[in-house]
Amino acid sequence: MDEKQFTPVNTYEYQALAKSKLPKMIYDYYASGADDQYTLEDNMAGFRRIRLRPRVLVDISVQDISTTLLGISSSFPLIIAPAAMQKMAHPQGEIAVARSAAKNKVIMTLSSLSTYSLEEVAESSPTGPKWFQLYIYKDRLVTRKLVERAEKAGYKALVLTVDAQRLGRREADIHNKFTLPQHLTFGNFKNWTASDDKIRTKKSQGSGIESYFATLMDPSVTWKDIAWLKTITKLPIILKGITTAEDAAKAVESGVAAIIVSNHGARQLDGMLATIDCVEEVVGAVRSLIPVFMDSGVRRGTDIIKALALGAQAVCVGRPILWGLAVSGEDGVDDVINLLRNEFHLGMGLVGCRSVNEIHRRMVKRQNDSCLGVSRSPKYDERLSQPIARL
Ligand SMILES: Cc1cc2nc3c(=O)[nH]c(=O)nc-3n(C[C@H](O)[C@H](O)[C@H](O)COP(=O)(O)O)c2cc1C
Ligand SMILES: CCCCC(=O)C(=O)O
Repeated sequence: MDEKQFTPVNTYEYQALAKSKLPKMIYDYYASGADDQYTLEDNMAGFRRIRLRPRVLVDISVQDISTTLLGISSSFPLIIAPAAMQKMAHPQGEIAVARSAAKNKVIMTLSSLSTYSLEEVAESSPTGPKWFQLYIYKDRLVTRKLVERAEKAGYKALVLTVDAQRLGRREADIHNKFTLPQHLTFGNFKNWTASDDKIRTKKSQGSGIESYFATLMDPSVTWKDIAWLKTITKLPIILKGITTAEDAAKAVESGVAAIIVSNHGARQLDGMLATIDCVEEVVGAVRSLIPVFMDSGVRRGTDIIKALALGAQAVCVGRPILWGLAVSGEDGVDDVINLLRNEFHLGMGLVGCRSVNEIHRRMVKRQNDSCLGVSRSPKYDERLSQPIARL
């Protein structure tokens, strides 16, 4: 089939098309998980183990799929997850994503390691609500300055990533000797100690992001640093990367505004549970005191329904946005968001829900692995192992 005439109709097809367009080093960086990638596979398989229990004969002629997330209205319960270095996918990078988010009325989370600066992204789409993702640098001044700049530029919350004290080992990046391409820079760190030369290590040294992380990020960060962060900002703090009841309880105690249940798209600790399998435990420990969001493995509108049924208020989506961006910039991001929105809308109707509040626990049932026989559906295998042939 002629690639030019192929229009993807779901996020898996966007991934296949993006793979055919991107240089291998970049596609592999975006797509990879850590180690054997068991958790990468399981993030999606986890959703398939959960099945829907629809109610029928409900009048769904009028549906409202919008919601409010930490006081921000959103066209549906989806948030764009932070993802580093988006100009590698498309020259408009984070700006294309921010414009699309604003147009589609969803929150965008900007990574600290963006290729446009946080100010450029804010100015590109002033009407779109944005959150800013943070890592804690060994040099606290770097983090403090980022926080001040994010506040000044109008970001509405800080998303502190807590599952990356060290960077996970992504073997493809080591093989590819991943580095930020020479024509790109980290937008937020011009003339700073945290500059991009740290990622451009000697070619012989393996993954450039691994050495960037090891050199600059602080592996000694603890709950005390949450208290410190609270002293330097008035913005709500969201912890990204909580997956257990124990840490969820501590997060609530520490006074953060929300939690994102996440395993970082399986890029950090391989062998962890799929995040969808952690949602109920975290929601139980949080006891409705703060909102719980989740990410990792969301690829379908029905995945969003499952996450909400288990108690999440919204999902964040990482890679599918990058695939849309790689395929056709802002239009591709628009299309990915629209596909997920339309799938969610249809799915909500078919389970018999007129509004997001009507999604509840009894709409899902867990099926154990042995009932399914295989952990991945044949359709999924076909899509991802031979994506190009399929086009
Ligand atoms: C290419 C890529 C870059 C990422 N960069 C960041 C980052 O800079 N900060 C962060 O907190 N999470 C980062 N993440 C993790 C995402 O925010 C999110 O947790 C993950 O992508 C969700 O899984 P999904 O891709 O299956 O939707 C990155 C993920 C990917 C795929
Ligand atoms: C140094 C970039 C790290 C970004 C990140 O969090 C990821 O690749 O998962």
